[in-house]
Amino acid sequence: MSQTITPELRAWIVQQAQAGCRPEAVLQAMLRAGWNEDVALAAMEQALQDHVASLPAAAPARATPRPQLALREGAHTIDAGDRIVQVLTTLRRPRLAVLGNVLAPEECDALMRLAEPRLKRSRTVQTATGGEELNADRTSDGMFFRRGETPLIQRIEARLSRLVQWPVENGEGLQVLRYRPGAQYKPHYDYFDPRAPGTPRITARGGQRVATLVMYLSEPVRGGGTTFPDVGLEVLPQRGGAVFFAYDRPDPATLTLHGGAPVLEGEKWVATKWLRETEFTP
Ligand SMILES: O=C(O)CCC(=O)C(=O)O
Ligand SMILES: [Fe+2]
Repeated sequence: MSQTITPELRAWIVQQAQAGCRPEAVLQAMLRAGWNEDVALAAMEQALQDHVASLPAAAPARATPRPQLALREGAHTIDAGDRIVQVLTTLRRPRLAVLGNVLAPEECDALMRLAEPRLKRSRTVQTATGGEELNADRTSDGMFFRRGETPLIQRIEARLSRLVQWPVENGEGLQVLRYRPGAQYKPHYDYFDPRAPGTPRITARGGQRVATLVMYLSEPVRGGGTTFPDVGLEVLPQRGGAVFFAYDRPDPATLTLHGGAPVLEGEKWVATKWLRETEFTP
């Protein structure tokens, strides 16, 4: 008997596949119905290939959204809701911007005053263990506010959310750091090392860090810049200003290695906002 592959047979094969039948099961059913194995296989291949070709093309892959300055083309300022933020410098690699007027002087003072009684020698999240440990590379004193802890914090968080177009819920609580003379934060990445054993425990809440905003609350007399060694950049602290940088993946290729250079004279205070991929629940 000559066995021709009819449109009905092709439709039946596609139906079986759509119903979740495995190819081997479809082939077995065709063999039982008297089809020759070569013809059955050719029919399946042809039917399924034609079917796939007839499907609408997959939507083009869209880049995962990431925190990004709400900067209209050519604009020098960003309306962050309750404040006009100045954009002083931008860089493409690393993806970075130096900003002015993020915080009012009174807000800087209030943050330092609220933070001071709670400062402790800084701890760093340890990806080796997923816990927090004292770190010789980081000799500042620090503390964390809870997200939305006070009306002032709420106001600042809402502003930052508009500034970088990222939900308040995806932010960690604001961290305040004080560097006295000699204190520094050696160059590091803010994302969690994907190969470290403790990282899954850390990223279980909120995913990876994807961007950082370091706001300067006070200017040291000398030293204390934020350095980006990969590109030889040093951002000098300006009270109320900030440096924003984003990393779309946890990879040194983002060129986001950075550190707080040693303070030589005076005190440097910063407030850091780390942004996560998804909602962060402490
Ligand atoms: O103090 C600085 O300039 C940098 C702070 C920093 O890297 C951080 O808080 O992650
Ligand atoms: Fe950092």
